Amino acid sequence: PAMRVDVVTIFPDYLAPLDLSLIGKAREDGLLDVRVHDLRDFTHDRHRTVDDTPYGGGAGMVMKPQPWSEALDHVLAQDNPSGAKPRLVVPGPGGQPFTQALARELAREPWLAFACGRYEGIDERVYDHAREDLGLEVSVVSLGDYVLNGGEVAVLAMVEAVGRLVPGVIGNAESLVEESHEDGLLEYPIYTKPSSWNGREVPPVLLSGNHGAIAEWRHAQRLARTAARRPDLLHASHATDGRDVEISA
Ligand SMILES: NC(=O)c1ccno1
Repeated sequence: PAMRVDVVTIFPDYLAPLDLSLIGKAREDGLLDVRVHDLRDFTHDRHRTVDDTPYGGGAGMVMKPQPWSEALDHVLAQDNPSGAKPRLVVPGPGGQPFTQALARELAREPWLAFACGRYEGIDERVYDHAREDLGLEVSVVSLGDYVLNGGEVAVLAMVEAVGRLVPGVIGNAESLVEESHEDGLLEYPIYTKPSSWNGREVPPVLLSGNHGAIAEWRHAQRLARTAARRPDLLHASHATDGRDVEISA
């Protein structure tokens, strides 16, 4: 069965890229069932109001709870005779880090729902309502320590990172293996034809046909790159053999 992905947003057009390329093909192939909902469809006033001023003062506006409550009810009711529950993911800078491990975890879920906040965020009672009244698991998830104007860009990134892990979405499962962060090391440098370009040569070991030496060289490059760019990812388990390795910046 397809993984179902619902997205609630006040900017549905922002999610249009999900119709393109891999994710678009996965939708055609019935591997992903992506539905985008406009939060304003769940308002009832002439101005289709979704926000208001914050209690306690402060700058900016807060997303009102009622439209979100009705939008979530609609998502849960749509094509869901069994009354199954989606896992609700709310992108936000105050969330847990989005990592490849979390992407793998989310890729195992049969149904994900994403709530795109805008303005200063969503009234906190929506989270409580979702957890306590709707019985949903709610995860606030951050792409990184920076602030976007809303959750839509984060949802595009998360749906791509998760969607590509769904079996069948990526044709060649091989390409999912030696990727950065799959086993905690960054990827090795890669090259293609011509072997000599602009006075620059492809490392000879890669042309040697000696697969053992090639694998060793690649692992050494991954260790060195990780040490240089992401020392925070290096663990004792990545024992190096102490030889220095020349790496590109
Ligand atoms: N850092 C984030 O993931 C984010 C989402 C919305 N605003 O910031």
